[in-house]
Amino acid sequence: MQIIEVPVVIVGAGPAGIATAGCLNKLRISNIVLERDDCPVSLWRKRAYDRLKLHLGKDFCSLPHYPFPSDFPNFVPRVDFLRYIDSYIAHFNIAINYNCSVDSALIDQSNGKWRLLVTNNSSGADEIYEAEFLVVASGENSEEYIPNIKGLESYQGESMHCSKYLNGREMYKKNVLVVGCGNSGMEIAYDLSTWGAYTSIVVRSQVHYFTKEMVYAGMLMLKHFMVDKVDKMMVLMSKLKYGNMFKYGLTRPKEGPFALKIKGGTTPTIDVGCIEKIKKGKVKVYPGISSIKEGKVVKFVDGQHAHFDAIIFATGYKTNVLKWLKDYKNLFNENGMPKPSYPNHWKGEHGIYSAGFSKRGLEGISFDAKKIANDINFTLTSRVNQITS
Ligand SMILES: Cc1cc2nc3c(=O)[nH]c(=O)nc-3n(C[C@H](O)[C@H](O)[C@H](O)COP(=O)(O)OP(=O)(O)OC[C@H]3O[C@@H](n4cnc5c(N)ncnc54)[C@H](O)[C@@H]3O)c2cc1C
Ligand SMILES: NC(=O)C1=CN([C@@H]2O[C@H](COP(=O)(O)OP(=O)(O)OC[C@H]3O[C@@H](n4cnc5c(N)ncnc54)[C@H](OP(=O)(O)O)[C@@H]3O)[C@@H](O)[C@H]2O)C=CC1
Ligand SMILES: O=C(O)C(=O)Cc1c[nH]c2ccccc12
Repeated sequence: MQIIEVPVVIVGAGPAGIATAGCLNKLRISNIVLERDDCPVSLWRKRAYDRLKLHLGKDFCSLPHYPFPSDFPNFVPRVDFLRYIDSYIAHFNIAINYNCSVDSALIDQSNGKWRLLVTNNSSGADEIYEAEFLVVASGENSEEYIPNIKGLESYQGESMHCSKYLNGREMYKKNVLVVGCGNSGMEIAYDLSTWGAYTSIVVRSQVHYFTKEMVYAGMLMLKHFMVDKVDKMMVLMSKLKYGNMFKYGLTRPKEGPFALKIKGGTTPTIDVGCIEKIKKGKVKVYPGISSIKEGKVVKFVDGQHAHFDAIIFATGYKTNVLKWLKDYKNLFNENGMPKPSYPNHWKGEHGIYSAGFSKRGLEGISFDAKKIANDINFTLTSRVNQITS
């Protein structure tokens, strides 16, 4: 089989892979992006709900060396973000091989290079790529996570992960349970309710909630003030706007929102109207699920039970790194996340890098892409300098 040799292979054409390719192209370093899907940014194009907008202001979400157009709104809608990515790809002349699933990547002991076995999903053919540098950009959100709930296998209603949810058109007057109160769960519960579904949401842990304007203000304040000061302001703003939500089933964590984000990557929930719906009784809050019984009945840990026509699991994602990256141990841990903590998470040994694994959204992705391209450039130029001197 013919081996395709490239200096840099990037796995994944999401924002992280594309940003890294853009930075490398700017430095004239040849690279190829391999993408299992048939389009770029498939998470945003195919696995996100209709009403999705960027939650952070656009100054925190643009990719390197290419700001958003000035006429874009501050909170960019999904379709405009896709337009922006398409023009980023054209501007930096980024080469992407679509329908290419990377099945395995390991170090070829004979020459020390990364060897990738790839299935071309359109032709069915196998391909081999070899590269000195490997950029893992397959995403923190590459595998849907649905918890193991007792009785779920015998549930007789409709159940899906939120990445399959587009809108609530089909849910009018149906009893729908959303599991999870992260950004996906809270927004989907709001959306369902606006489409006329009888909506409930499972909130099993403490949660911070803010408007997107509050988070934007917080991000700006972080440029000048310490995290604990900003966190105090954030919680104060949230209390002033929403009050105490204990009686509705929501309690705030003791630790501040940005401290939690920095420590573990837990993202505070950005409220797009769900809290108001909860207060008005339009969205009912339940605690954790204990089991699913008798066709469509869900039992909760406090003993309540109710009947649901559909369950939407907004229970998060996992990475798929360990499924295909065989020589992972010099950069990734057993959960498929980088071993070194931020800001050292982006580089391993033997020319391996991670882009988009710092739980810092698009801002973190820009940081990684620039670091990786500069580091590869440094390695290559130092070698040329050694040869010429
Ligand atoms: C619904 C949603 C909304 C978000 N909104 C924001 C926001 O407003 N602001 C913000 O800063 N962040 C946001 N994020 C977080 C983050 O910025 C996005 O998830 C972003 O898309 C991550 O980019 P990525 O390139 O790292 O991963 P992805 O976008 O997941 O891209 C990874 C790519 O790799 C491909 N791939 C995976 N495995 C393989 C393989 N083995 N072979 C070939 N290809 C492979 C996938 O098909 C995918 O296209 C959001 C996340 C979600 C889920
Ligand atoms: N517009 C935007 O910018 C948006 C951004 N996003 C981002 O995408 C990423 C993924 O978000 P999201 O899809 O919300 O996933 P998250 O991982 O952020 O949230 C998962 C939620 O599911 C809950 N959960 C998990 N397992 C169970 C269970 N067995 N029973 C009950 N609840 C459970 C978690 O609760 P617990 O804490 O108890 O584990 C948590 O509330 C995040 O970074 C998010 O910020 C998502 C949507 C929109
Ligand atoms: O949407 C996400 O998960 C993000 O990581 C974006 C993000 C980065 N920093 C933040 C701080 C507060 C809320 C969202 C984010």
